[in-house]
Amino acid sequence: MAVPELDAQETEQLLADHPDWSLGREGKAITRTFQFGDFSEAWGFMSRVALLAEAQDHHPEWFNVYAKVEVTLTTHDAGESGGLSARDAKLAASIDALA
Ligand SMILES: C[C@H](O)[C@H](O)[C@H]1CNC2=NC(N)=NC(=O)C2=N1
Repeated sequence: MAVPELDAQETEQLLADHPDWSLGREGKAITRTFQFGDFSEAWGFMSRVALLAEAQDHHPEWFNVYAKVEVTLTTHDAGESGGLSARDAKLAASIDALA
């Protein structure tokens, strides 16, 4: 199902609102790296994000090594082959509120 992609101005606003996130994949994704004290804290964070993701029906791509979690947000159902949408902005805001 097609989800509208953010336009350039909306993408700028997203980055302004969430300065810890950076644009990647040629503007089709945003990424933020979280560093925790240990694996248990990192996993606790991932568990909380997983619940948010389920509630929003929007799921992160992520990479965890011990206490580090890299989160990438993109919308598979946006544009021709994925891109940023309001769903990413909403999940980024929820994750920022947790962190
Ligand atoms: C059917 C279901 O609503 C869709 O597949 C949802 C699930 N989670 C999703 N997560 C992400 N990141 N992008 C999507 O397009 C997406 N689509």
